[in-house]
Amino acid sequence: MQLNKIPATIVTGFLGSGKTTLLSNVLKQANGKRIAVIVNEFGELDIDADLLRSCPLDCEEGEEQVSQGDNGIYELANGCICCTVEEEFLPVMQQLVARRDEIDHILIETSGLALPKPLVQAFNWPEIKQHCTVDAVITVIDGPAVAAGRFANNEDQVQAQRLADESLDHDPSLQELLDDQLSAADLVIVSKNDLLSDEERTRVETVVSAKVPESVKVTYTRDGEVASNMLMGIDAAAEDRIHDVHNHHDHHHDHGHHHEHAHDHFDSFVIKLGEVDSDKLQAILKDLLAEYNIFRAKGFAALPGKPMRQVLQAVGERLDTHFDRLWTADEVRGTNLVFIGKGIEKETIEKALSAAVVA
Ligand SMILES: Nc1nc2c(ncn2[C@@H]2O[C@H](COP(=O)(O)OP(=O)(O)OP(=O)(O)O)[C@@H](O)[C@H]2O)c(=O)[nH]1
Repeated sequence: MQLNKIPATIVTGFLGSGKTTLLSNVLKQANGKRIAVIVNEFGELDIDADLLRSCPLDCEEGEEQVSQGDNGIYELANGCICCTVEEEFLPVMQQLVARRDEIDHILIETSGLALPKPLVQAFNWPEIKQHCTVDAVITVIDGPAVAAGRFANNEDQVQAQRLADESLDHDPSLQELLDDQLSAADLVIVSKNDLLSDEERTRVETVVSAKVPESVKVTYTRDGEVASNMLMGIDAAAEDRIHDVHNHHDHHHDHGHHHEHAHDHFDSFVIKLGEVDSDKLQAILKDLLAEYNIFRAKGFAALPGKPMRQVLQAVGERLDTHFDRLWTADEVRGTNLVFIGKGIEKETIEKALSAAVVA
């Protein structure tokens, strides 16, 4: 029976850790493998699905897999996947199962605040179990963020964090989230290897090895570059062991009352602006990232006279920008940014950013 099951890879990891980057690389290497993608985002904009669809500038001619995935990309936009398993995830899985002959593999990107366990458990529901298996849970962790102690669980790291980033207080809910995402891992990917010094890499190794069994492979990547056969075909059947995985958040589920999730503690909103001055916008954004507890900001900017749209990606205090594609004729040129953080207010952020709008 196992032979005919569709393998599904669950990619989990905190906000901005590099899940979308990883997926986009896997899709580029699809090589005829028919991959259906399920994307779940925290925040009201479907930025990830959009990025996965658009072919990057350096994309070679004939590299059609990503755009082919167009019809293969399913967005679960109505809340965090671990809470909406039944309403959102199950119906999509049923659609995929019905198209089973057209699908070789399913990739699931969970929201950065999602717990993987409830999702893996869903694969034990008879309707899903019959047709699908969890090939592996892949946990992506942000190398520099972990090295800086952002998910600290001991004094040393709290100290390291203070040195590295004064604006972020030690946050136990982030540590629990990292623990829970790592405890379900069949493979750990440490992203942003290019930004890690040897010393930081050692620090990350210490944190990870304390949280995952030795049998779990840990690999370091840059820009999501990893051979897709390392990610797919692991055949872990994670759903068979998920009951033994213990999580910080289990308590709340098992007792049936008050479901407390990481995302209950976060603020998220979307800012919509017209065309903006790129330099001004970036300068203001950097100030905001330094001043407020913003974990993640991302979206697209429309710049006057520029036929291409600009992608803005902020993780912690780091801001990356690039142009990804032309604005299409049927799109309204505008700037849309989603913010996720703690104790942040839409009005404040909006007011600050509006100074970058070009009249
Ligand atoms: N320098 C560097 N940047 C990276 C690497 N991987 C990802 N990034 C950048 O980190 C930012 C976040 O990457 P994403 O792939 O969007 O992260 P994500 O996990 O999908 O984020 P969420 O959607 O918030 O959950 C982007 O600006 C990426 O370009 C890496 O290996 N090195």
